Order: sequence, then C-alpha cells, then structure tokens
Amino acid sequence: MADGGGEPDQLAGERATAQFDVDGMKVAWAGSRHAVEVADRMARLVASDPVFRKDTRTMLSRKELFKDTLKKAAHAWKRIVELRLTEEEANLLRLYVDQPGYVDLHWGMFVPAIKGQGTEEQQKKWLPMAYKFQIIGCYAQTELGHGSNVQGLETTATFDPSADEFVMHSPTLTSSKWWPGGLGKASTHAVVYARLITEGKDYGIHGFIVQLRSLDDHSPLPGVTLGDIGGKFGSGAYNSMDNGVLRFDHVRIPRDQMLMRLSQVTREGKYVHSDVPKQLLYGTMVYVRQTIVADASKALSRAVCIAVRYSAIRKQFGSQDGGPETQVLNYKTQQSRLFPLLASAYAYRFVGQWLKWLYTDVTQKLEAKDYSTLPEAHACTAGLKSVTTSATADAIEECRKLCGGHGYLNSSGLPELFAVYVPACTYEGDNVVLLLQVSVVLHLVARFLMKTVAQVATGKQPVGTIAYMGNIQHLMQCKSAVNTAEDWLNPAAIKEVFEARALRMAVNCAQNISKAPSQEEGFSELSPDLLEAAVAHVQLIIVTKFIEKLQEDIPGPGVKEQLQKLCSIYALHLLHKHLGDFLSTGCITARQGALANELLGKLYAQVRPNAVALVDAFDYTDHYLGSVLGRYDGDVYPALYEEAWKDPLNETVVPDGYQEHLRPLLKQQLKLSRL
Ligand SMILES: CCCCC/C=C\C/C=C\C/C=C\C=C\C(=O)SCCNC(=O)CCNC(=O)[C@H](O)C(C)(C)COP(=O)(O)OP(=O)(O)OC[C@H]1O[C@@H](n2cnc3c(N)ncnc32)[C@H](O)[C@@H]1OP(=O)(O)O
Ligand SMILES: Cc1cc2nc3c(=O)[nH]c(=O)nc-3n(C[C@H](O)[C@H](O)[C@H](O)COP(=O)(O)OP(=O)(O)OC[C@H]3O[C@@H](n4cnc5c(N)ncnc54)[C@H](O)[C@@H]3O)c2cc1C
Repeated sequence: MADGGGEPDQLAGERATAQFDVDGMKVAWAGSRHAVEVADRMARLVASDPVFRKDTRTMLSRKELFKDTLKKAAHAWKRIVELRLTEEEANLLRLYVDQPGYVDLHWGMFVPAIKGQGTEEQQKKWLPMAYKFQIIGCYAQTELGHGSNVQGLETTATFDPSADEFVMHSPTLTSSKWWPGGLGKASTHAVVYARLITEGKDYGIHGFIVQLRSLDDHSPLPGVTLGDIGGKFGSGAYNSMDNGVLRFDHVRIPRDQMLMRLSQVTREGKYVHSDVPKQLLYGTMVYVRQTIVADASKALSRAVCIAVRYSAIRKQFGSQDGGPETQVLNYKTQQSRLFPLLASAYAYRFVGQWLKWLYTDVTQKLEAKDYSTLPEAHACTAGLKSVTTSATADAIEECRKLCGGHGYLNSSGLPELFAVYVPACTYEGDNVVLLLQVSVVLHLVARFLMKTVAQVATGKQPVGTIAYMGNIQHLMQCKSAVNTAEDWLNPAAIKEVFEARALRMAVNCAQNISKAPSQEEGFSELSPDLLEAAVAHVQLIIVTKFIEKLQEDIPGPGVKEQLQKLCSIYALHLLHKHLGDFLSTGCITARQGALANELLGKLYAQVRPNAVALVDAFDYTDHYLGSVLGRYDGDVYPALYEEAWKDPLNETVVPDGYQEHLRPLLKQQLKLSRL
C-alpha cells in the first residue's frame, strides 16, 4: 500500500539484504529441524482455529475473559485428544494458544510435584487421573503472610492416628493460601504445602494432595473456603488466570495423601525421613525455574520481533534537503537500544537449552541417588531465572518505547506482553531472594578459596559453573591484553575479563564480610554488593554458554557468522553497561572499555541489514505475535486503523453518557456564555 506512507514491501526489501540462510537460523534457534517442523505445525494449527482468536482479548470483562480461557483450554484439550498429539506437540499447542490459565499449573506444577515427591504407588493412583483431566490440580504453597520464606508457612497438617488421617487447618488469616494459579475457580485438587505435625512435634513443610471441590458439581468441599484474589495489572493479560485464596477449617484427608517419597508418617504416627536430601521438596520449583529461563527467550524474542519489524517500517525525518524520511531502524540510537535486546534473545535461548540439559542430567543423577549436583542445579536455575526475567521485563518495556506512541496501544501487543510477563520477576521466587541464594554459594567458595589460595592447585577444585573460581591466582591479577577494538572479537579475551570481574567482585564481598563483627551482620550489610556479584556470575554463565554454542557445528551459510556477531554484541553491551564493575575491579582499562564501545558500533552496522531476517528466524505466526506493528507483511497502518474501530467505544458514534453528562455540560456552558 502506498497510501499514507505505509510500505509493506519495505520488509521484503529488508529480507533481501540478509547475509545468511534464515532456515538454517530457524534450526539453530529451535534446536533441531524436527523442532522447527513441529513448532511450525502447531503454531499454524492454533492460528487457523477461530476458537483461539485473541485480537479482542484486552476488551473483555474479567468474567468474559475467564470464560473464554475455560473455552480455549477445553477446546485445546479436545484437539489434543482428537489429533492424538504427542506430549511435545500438546505442549507447543498450549504455548501458541498463549492465554495463561489453570492448565499451566495443572501440567506445569501439580503433575511435576506428584512425579517428584510422590511414591510410585501415589504416582500410579493420581497421575492417570490428572493425565485424563478427571481431576484438575494446582500448586498451593504461598500464603497471604508468607511467600519467599517457605519455612515460615503456617498451614498445618496434623496427624490423627485414631482416624489415620491428617487434619488440614488454616490457623490464622495470614495462613490463607494466596496466589496459587488455577485455585480460585478451576481446580478440583491441590498439592498443598503445610507444616507436618505428628506426635506433638512440628516437622516443617511437606506436600499433601488435597481435594478441594466436588467432582459432581464443583462446589467447595465442607471446611474449604475458596475464591479468586482479584484483578491484576493490565487489561487482558494475567487476568485470564484465577489466582486464588484457600482456607481450611479442620479438613480431613487420608494419611496416604501426604507426598511420601522424601519422608513418611507411619500408621502409628512415627515420622521417618528417607535418605534423600530434604531440599528435594523444592524440586518442583527448580523444574519450573528452568522452564522460565527458556520462556524468557520466547517473551523477549516476541517483543524484539515486533520492535525490529516496526522500526523497519516506521519513518521519521528526512535528509536536510527534503529527501525521503528515514526508517527509524537506521538511527544509531535505535540500533544501540534494540540490537543488544536482539542479541539477548539469542543468548537466553542458548542458555535455556543448556539449562534444560543440566536439569535432565541432574534428574538422572538423582534417580541414581547421586545428589552431588543438586546445589549447582539450584544456584543455576535460581540465578538464571532471576537475571533473565528481570532483563526480559525491562526489555519488553524498552521495545514498547522503541515503537513510539503506537507501542502504547493494546493492538501493538506490547502492553499485554509486558503485563503477562512482569510477574515472572516475582513468581517462582522473588528475583532478589533468588540472587541472594546464588551469592551464598559464591561467598562460600570465595571464602574457601581465599583461605586455601596457596594450596589451590592441590586442594578441592570447584566444578561446574563455578570452576573458573579455581583459577583464582591468575584471575585476581590478570590484565586484559586487548589493544585494538577488533581484539574484543576474541572469545577468550571476553571470557577472561568476565571471569575476572565475577571472581574479584565475589572476593571483595568475602573480604568485606570477614571484617564485620559476625558473618550474619556482614552478609546483611554487604547484601547489595553480593547481589551485584551474583549478577556478574550469572552474566558470565550466559556469555560462556553462548561462546560454547558457537564451538558446535552450526550448519547453514552465514548462520554461525551472524551468531558470532550477536554473541559479541551480547557480551560487549554488558561490558559497556557495567563498565564501573570492570574498571573498579581493575579487569580492564578505560581505553579498553572505549575500544569495546567502538567495536559495538561497528557490529550494530553489520547487524543492520540482517535485523529483519534475524527476527524472522524466530518463526512466529502473526497470531502468536498478536501485534499490528509486528505483522510479517509490514502492512502496519491499515491494520492499526482497522483495529481502532473494533474498540467498544466506537460501537456508537455518540458515546453512552452523552445525554447524562456531556449534553447538560455543553448546554450549560452555552447558556452561561450568552448571559
Ligand atoms: C512448562 C510448564 C510451566 C508451568 C508454569 C510456567 C510458568 C510460570 C507461569 C506462571 C506462574 C505460575 C506459577 C507460579 C508458581 C509459584 O510462584 S510457586 C511458589 C514459588 N515460591 C518460591 O519460589 C519461594 C521462594 N523461596 C524459596 O525457594 C526458598 O525458601 C529459599 C530458596 C529462599 C530458601 O530459603 P531458606 O530459608 O534460606 O532455606 P531453607 O532452609 O528452606 O533451605 C536451605 C538449604 O536448601 C538449599 N535450597 C534452597 N532451595 C533449594 C532448591 N530449590 N533446590 C536445592 N536446594 C535448595 C539452600 O541452598 C540451603 O542449602 P545449604 O543448607 O546452604 O546447603
Ligand atoms: C502472577 C503470580 C502467580 C503466582 N502463582 C503462584 C502459584 O501458582 N502457587 C504459589 O504457591 N504461589 C504463587 N505465586 C506467589 C509467588 O511465588 C510469591 O509471590 C513469590 O514467591 C514472592 O513472595 P512474596 O510475595 O512473599 O514476596 P516477599 O518476599 O514479601 O517480597 C517483598 C519484597 O521483599 C524483598 N525480600 C523478601 N525477602 C528478602 C530477603 N531475605 N532479603 C532481601 N529482600 C527480601 C523482596 O525482594 C521484595 O522486594 C504467584 C505470584 C504471582 C505474582
């Protein structure tokens, strides 16, 4: 369309300048050709089904939105059964339906909690019902008064040996379960976390399967109070989810509904703890944190796809002599804000793939009763969840600004994406609380290494993602050899300064903590610095995993070259952003920092002709993107114009309320002016 400056062919032109094979990049992004094919098939299946339309979602009332979510979930299940979809296909289909709902918690937390914490017998009993949706489950851990502090939960499960039952009770207002998704209206069952009390002794938090609603008419069972906790941030967005409140008034459940893989209560009421570490109680959270890291790249890539395509369409200002207006994507400021986000999307994708591998590896070891890698899995999932979700939430908001005024419209898709995404910084562990978990590990290792630095070559070496800390003698005194901007293209040069920065920050913290009257006081006082040290460590993991990815065989003309540029951009934009860390720890000089920035500018210029193709490689349908600004065909302006007319305000030409409020006001002012 030539009308009004919209130029859909603009994107075709952009695609023609790509210097790499987009199909090859799709494979690198998805992980395999098979993954591209399945994702593509499921995305198209959803996009072509009218039940899954979501273009008017932000205009629905809460009740309409919730009902629409129930309809979509039931329809999705019907299609999964009819088409006999595999688990992989079904997960993707649900992903592309793209509407948060009770099914996320049923499959994402209820089923994994039973798998991870239930005995074989319990799994045999409950999982088939859950798999067939004969019951719907949620994960009820957080309470009104306690979320982060799991050990502080108040709900009690008191064993009554006379009846061979547990009595579930909410002793205070603050013990009300508060937040669990799917609890408010949909779930029939929950895995409830409560303090186990038997023989008069409190054994701390354990999981219990509790039926909440009748399977005949869905009404709450006697002694169970249930409801939704109310509207949440943004229109549409996470309001499709029935986050709920739950109170128990002495509700009885059979003893065998305590999840007994980790510990048991015998018929006589004896508490028995098996040889597995009690931290496995937190296993479901580790699993979900790992999936959240993979999801960060999805949310970020969606926002970046919208912002890149729209920036190629949008034009502002011409050359001095009245020439055509410039695509905003050509502005260096737009590139320096947008391309690091594009690089971050790829970085998070690859670290997410690695974390999935780590999680699978740890799970296999746990099955073989090898618990040695559990702390590594906890620290990596907690740290990566924290860093990737915080950065992604900020990045979605930045993409909204990169789209100017139109980014603020619901039809851009960005406000809803932000509203759905931003609670990821809080759920599954507040991001600050999780980073403090990482810093505990770093502090312990740094303290140990400082004490044993002389014997470090012979002492116990740190392994896994903290292995670099074992290289303390070199990393504490090394100086970067970078001498030209291009020297920063060397992955070894990048890795060395990221390792040195992370280690020096951890050691500085440990030294300062050791000067405090007690370790606890020191830890508390230094906690802001500890957070920064944890961020530096996690950023190092992301950079390292990107570099390692590039050591793999990556087929397709030009694909690896583009990824190398993105990897450099990812690392160097962090170096630029955290220059203070790198300078104050003496890892680089001011000149080397300036050289890194010089190279960044050059890399942005090299990415520019590939930008649209790099977001095409995410392979998102227009349905999934849900944005008039991010349309594949670039036909933005007619779509924006058309979308506006769908707003309920435009159903009448003269607005409701005119007769009561506008007309009398106007008439009165007219009368006054005539006096
Ligand atoms: C594909 C499907 C996806 C489905 C869902 C997808 C996306 C999500 C979508 C929507 C959101 C939906 C659901 C959201 C759900 C929730 O939010 S559920 C509730 C989540 N709650 C939390 O995350 C609470 C956060 N708090 C904690 O995890 C812990 O309490 C904390 C880590 C803060 C530890 O507290 P602390 O009191 O210090 O420690 P403990 O005494 O409890 O434990 C101390 C030792 O245990 C180690 N440890 C802690 N956590 C773990 C773990 N997860 N794994 C292994 N080990 C762990 C800790 O390091 C200590 O070890 P040492 O004693 O030092 O050796
Ligand atoms: C959309 C959404 C969905 C959810 N779904 C579920 C669900 O399905 N099931 C479920 O059980 N829960 C769920 N939750 C609850 C969620 O897990 C908790 O909200 C989360 O763990 C944070 O706990 P909190 O709310 O107690 O925050 P708080 O811990 O009260 O945090 C408040 C502030 O205190 C700070 N803070 C807390 N502790 C420390 C500390 N030790 N040091 C320094 N600062 C600290 C935090 O950084 C934060 O700034 C959900 C929450 C949301 C928002």
